[in-house]
Amino acid sequence: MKTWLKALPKAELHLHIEGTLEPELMFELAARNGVTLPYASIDEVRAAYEFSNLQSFLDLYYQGMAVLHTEQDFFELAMAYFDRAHADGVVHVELSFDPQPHLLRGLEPSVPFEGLERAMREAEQRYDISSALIMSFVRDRSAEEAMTVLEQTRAWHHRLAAIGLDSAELGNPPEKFAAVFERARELGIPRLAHAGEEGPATYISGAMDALGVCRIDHGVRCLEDPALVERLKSEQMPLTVCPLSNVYLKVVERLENHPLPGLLEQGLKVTLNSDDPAYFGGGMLNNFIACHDAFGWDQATFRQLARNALEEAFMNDERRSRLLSAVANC
Ligand code: HPA
Ligand SMILES: [Zn+2]
Repeated sequence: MKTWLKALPKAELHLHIEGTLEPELMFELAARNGVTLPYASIDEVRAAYEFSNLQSFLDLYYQGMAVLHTEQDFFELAMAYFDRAHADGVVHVELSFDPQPHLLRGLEPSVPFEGLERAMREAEQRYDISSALIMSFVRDRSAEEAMTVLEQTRAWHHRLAAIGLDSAELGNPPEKFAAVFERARELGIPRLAHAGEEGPATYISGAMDALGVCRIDHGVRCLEDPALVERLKSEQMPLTVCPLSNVYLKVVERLENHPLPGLLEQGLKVTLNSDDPAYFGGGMLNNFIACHDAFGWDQATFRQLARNALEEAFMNDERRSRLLSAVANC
């Protein structure tokens, strides 16, 4: 089954590129850029990856990404991820990045954009991996700052597949960003948001109503509201679920208790993703294998999950139909 899961053409729709930073590269970039890390060794960094909730992870995540200073750093970060994604049998990636922490550190917007885009072109040539870029706003910072960043990055909007909304969910409901997302809608940019990871089911309906999202990142708490489940089902709203992330951040105690089987039984449009693979126990293949081990799903279920992701991906239709055929024949 593991060999088959690896061969299954997989599209990853929920991935934070800063969350792919492995401790080895973190140390290398820290040395190159003269950044002092509060760890003596790579093992010490790994030992610190013990999270009690989303915030305890975010503290390390923002600290880690501070080693990224140049276009070349972003290029190397993304290429290291693409190397691993290719080895996992990933054929398409929608990578999100958080511009705010980088801009606040004094980087120009061109630094992440150009570095990531060079890696995306290289991955296409080297591995035939297609990709799309998502710019995510940090929801525990102000909506005014998000609006400023949206305007400040106008020169790159044509290269964005979508904007997103991430970081600390509780206390930062989607409605806080209604004006920013309305502006993105006027500019013709598709919208996504994290909702219902730690936050309640009302944040999921809020993201749909106030932000006009075409996809919900996580969404696992929707089962708390049967009317919302009906709505998600009738609209076939995609949920980009991240099983190992939910275990590492204590959204669920163990994968065996995860609501995934229930989400599928309800007929919801679920996809599997890795979220922050350097922090949460590995990439796409590890997530697929863990679900196989926890739920005993058969090939037909995994084919359905792979098909869901391809159907919802920002991808040209010719490639989509070719990859859908490859899934059917896998
Ligand atoms: O899992 C996450 N949740 C919210 N924000 C994030 N930013 C990076 N990873 C995450
Ligand atoms: Zn996420």
